[in-house]
Order: sequence, then C-alpha cells, then structure tokens
Amino acid sequence: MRVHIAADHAGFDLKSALTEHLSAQGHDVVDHGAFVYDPADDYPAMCIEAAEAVVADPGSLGIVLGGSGNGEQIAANKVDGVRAALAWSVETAVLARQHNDANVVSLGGRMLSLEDNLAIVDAFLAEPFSGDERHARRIGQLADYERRVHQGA
Ligand SMILES: O=C[C@H](O)[C@H](O)[C@H](O)COP(=O)(O)O
Repeated sequence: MRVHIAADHAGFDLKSALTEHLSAQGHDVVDHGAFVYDPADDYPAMCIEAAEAVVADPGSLGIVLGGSGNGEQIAANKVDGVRAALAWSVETAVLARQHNDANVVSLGGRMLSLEDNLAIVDAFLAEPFSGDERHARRIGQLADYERRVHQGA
C-alpha cells in the first residue's frame, strides 16, 4: 500500500522509524517532509501536502506526526475528502478505519512509546472500513457538507 507521511520536528524521529518499519513490510512510503530536523519548523504545510496526496491517490492512506498529533490532525482535516483521526491506542486506530473510514491517522510522538505508535499504525493500515450503512451514512453527511459549503454544489 502507498502511505503518504509527514511530520514536524516533534514527530521527526518517529517518521524515520515508521518509514523503516513500513518499508520493511513492503509498503511504499512517500515522504512529504520535514526533510531535515528543524526545531522551529511548522506542521501545517507538510501535513496539508500529505493529506492532499492521499486524496489524489485513491487507495492510499496517510500518516501525520507531531508532538501530540493534534495540530497535524487539524491541518489534515482542512483538506476536502480527508478524514483524519487522532489515534492514541490500537482500538482508536481500528475504530477510525471501521467506523470512520479514516484515510489519515495522526499520532503524537511525545505521547506514546515507539512500540505503541508502531502497533497503532500497523492496526490502522490493516483494518478495513466496515461498510456498515450507519457509518457510510454519517461519512456521506460530511462529504455533503464539503460539497455544499466548500464547493458550492
Ligand atoms: O499540535 C501540534 C504538535 O503537537 C506540534 O508538534 C507541537 O505543538 C510542537 O511543539 P513545539 O514547537 O513546542 O516543539
């Protein structure tokens, strides 16, 4: 699977570890930055770029990383078609896929151990959307909002 990934300085080491971990599993990891460690860098542009890449690349998923994952999730969710979930356990990652068909996961590199974050990403990538009518209906309502308010359709 192709995975679009981005991290600011607070998620920089986790991005490197995840890229190695996922590449070893055969995933195609596309890095959207940061490309050098800069303790003063800003997460929005790189997270938005990764999120846009997910929307433009059907079937792919995204990972955005920072200290808490909060700002990264907020940034990714600015992109129409993105459903970014902040995952802080395997269960929240699994539910993000099953119930929300989340196409981006956001993680806090300062919140959890490396092992926990790797397990969360593995669970996120492996879990399919349930396709249950109630979940599809709710996701459809979000897409309707984007079409109506953002795209004037
Ligand atoms: O929500 C934002 C992210 O957690 C950032 O990674 C975090 O705010 C960066 O913090 P600082 O600039 O203090 O290292």
